[in-house]
Amino acid sequence: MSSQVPRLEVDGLTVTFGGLTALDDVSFSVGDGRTVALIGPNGAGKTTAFNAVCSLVRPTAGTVRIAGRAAPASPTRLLERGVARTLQGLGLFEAMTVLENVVVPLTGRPGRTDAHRATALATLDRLGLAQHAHAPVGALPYPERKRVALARALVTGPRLLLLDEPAGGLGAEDIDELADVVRRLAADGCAVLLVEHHMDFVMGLADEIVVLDFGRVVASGTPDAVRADPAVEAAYLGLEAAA
Ligand SMILES: Nc1ncnc2c1ncn2[C@@H]1O[C@H](COP(=O)(O)OP(=O)(O)OP(=O)(O)O)[C@@H](O)[C@H]1O
Repeated sequence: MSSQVPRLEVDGLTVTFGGLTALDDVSFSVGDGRTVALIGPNGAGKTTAFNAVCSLVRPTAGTVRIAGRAAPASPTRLLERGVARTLQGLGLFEAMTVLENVVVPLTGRPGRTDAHRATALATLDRLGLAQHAHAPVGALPYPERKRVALARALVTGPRLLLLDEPAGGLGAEDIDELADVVRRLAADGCAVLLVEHHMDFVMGLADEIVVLDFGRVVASGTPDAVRADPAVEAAYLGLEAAA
C-alpha cells in the first residue's frame, strides 16, 4: 500500500434524513499511523459520519474510500478490508467469557480454533486482560468490559480502527492507559478515527482534530490550531467551558 493513499478518505460526504441535513459536504482523511478525532456538540453529525464510514448509513452524496477503494456497501465486509470498530454500547456477549468474546471476530476465518484462541489470548495480554480470560464478561467492572470491547476490535489486526467514545465512562487512570494503547497502535501503523467528547484525551492524543457543527466542518488541524480557533470555541469548547 503506497503511503500516498490515505487509509481512510472521506470526500464531500453529505447525509440527509428526510428534510434534515446531518452532514453537509464533509471531507477529511486518516493516513496510516495517524490518529484523527471528530469532535463537536451534540447533534453535530459525528455519529452519522462514523456510521457512514462503517457503511451503516448510505451517503446522500460524496464518497468514503478505504485504502483507495470505495468502502463496501455492507458493514459485514469491513473486517475483510482491515477495518474494525468499537461501539458506544460495547455490544459484548455478557454471559460469555472474555476469551470467547474476543475470539468471535476470528470465527469463520481460515485456521484452527486453537490458533484463534492463541491470537485472542495474545490480544488480551497486550491489553492487560489475560487474568480475566475465563471470567464471564458480565462479572467485570465497566472499565475492564470496555477494554474487552477494544480487544475484540484489535484481535483481527485492523489497519483502520474506529473508536466510538472510547474514553466515555472511564476514570483518569484508565484514560491514560487507553491513550497509551492507541499511541502504540498508531506507532505500528494503524490509522485511528475516534469520536470523543473528552477534550483532554483528544487534545493529548490526536494528530488532527476535525470539528463539526450543524453537519459542517468548522475547523480542522492540530490540537493547538483547533484550540486557538475562535470558530471552535463558539461551536464547542466555549460551550463546554461555560457549562
Ligand atoms: N436515523 C436518523 N434519522 C433522523 N435523524 C437523524 C438520524 N440519525 C441522526 N439524526 C439527526 O442528525 C443530526 C446529527 O446527529 P448525530 O447523532 O450524527 O450527531 P452527534 O454529533 O453524533 O451527536 P451526539 O454527540 O449527541 O452523539 C441530529 O440532528 C440527529 O437528530
